[in-house]
Amino acid sequence: MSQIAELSNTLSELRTRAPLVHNITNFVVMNSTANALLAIGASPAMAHACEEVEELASLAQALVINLGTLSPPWIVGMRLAAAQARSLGVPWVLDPVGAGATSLRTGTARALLGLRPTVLRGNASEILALVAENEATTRGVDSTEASSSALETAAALSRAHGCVVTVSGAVDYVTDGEQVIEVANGHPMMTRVTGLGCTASALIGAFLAVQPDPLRAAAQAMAVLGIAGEIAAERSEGPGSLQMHLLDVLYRLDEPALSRLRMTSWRLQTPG
Ligand SMILES: Nc1ncnc2c1ncn2[C@@H]1O[C@H](COP(=O)(O)OP(=O)(O)OP(=O)(O)O)[C@@H](O)[C@H]1O
Ligand SMILES: Cc1ncsc1CCO
Ligand SMILES: [Mg+2]
Repeated sequence: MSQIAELSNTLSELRTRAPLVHNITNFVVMNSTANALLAIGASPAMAHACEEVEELASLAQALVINLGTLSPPWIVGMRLAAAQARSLGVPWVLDPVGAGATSLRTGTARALLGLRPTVLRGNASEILALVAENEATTRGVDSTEASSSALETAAALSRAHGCVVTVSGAVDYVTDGEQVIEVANGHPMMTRVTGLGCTASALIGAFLAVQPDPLRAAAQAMAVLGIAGEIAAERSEGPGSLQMHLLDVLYRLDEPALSRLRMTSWRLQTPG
């Protein structure tokens, strides 16, 4: 089956099953992420109270944990939810927002990585910070590095933690430590809207709920966001209308739109 047909099938499955995606995410993107999940056909729930996250994680078909506006009480809930998801076999995504900018973020991201996310997704600076000795690699929440510079680190993290790792940027790389899927869709204007990386992570959650292969699920989610961002940017005068058009395009995404897919895959030379 062609990559476009596979993507189209996963998308139909998502729209039919409308999976519940539990998000512990940040105040900046709670609204835009919930709307993106609804537009693509999933059912979002945003909840972070320690008293309910385990219950919700067990009802959900996927969990997304995002460190965007981190504070200590939330970390307790994140750990409970991640452990519950892991023990019930619910796929979960870690978005280490701002790892490398502060020690709270880097330390929390590393600790959550130990709870074995199904997919880790960050920009290059964040992914590099998860293994860097020198922690000051991230400028706030935006990357200072091209995604390709973090590919080797992503593959090493993937092998060390048994998770799929996605590095986003102008080109997105998705790896399980052996294979790499590269997605070249997207538009530079997307960096001028806050939280489209967070949206990417949430969409990965939705795709994991219906696509059992996490490498494919993550790559397909990145492709959908990149394609939708591209089409939306072409219709927009700037970031304000991009945000609005993105939701409309995600909602209407069809086969002609999916034919913009720019996905290639290859095998890494693994050490040893
Ligand atoms: N220079 C670019 N050209 C084309 N597309 C891009 C570019 N930069 C980012 N994108 C698109 O935006 C998506 C979000 O990735 P990005 O790396 O900007 O996330 P992020 O830094 O985590 O963002 P945030 O923290 O604001 O959520 C990418 O998957 C890609 O589709
Ligand atoms: C701008 C910003 N600050 C904390 S989270 C967030 C959203 C993008 O990651
Ligand atoms: Mg981010």
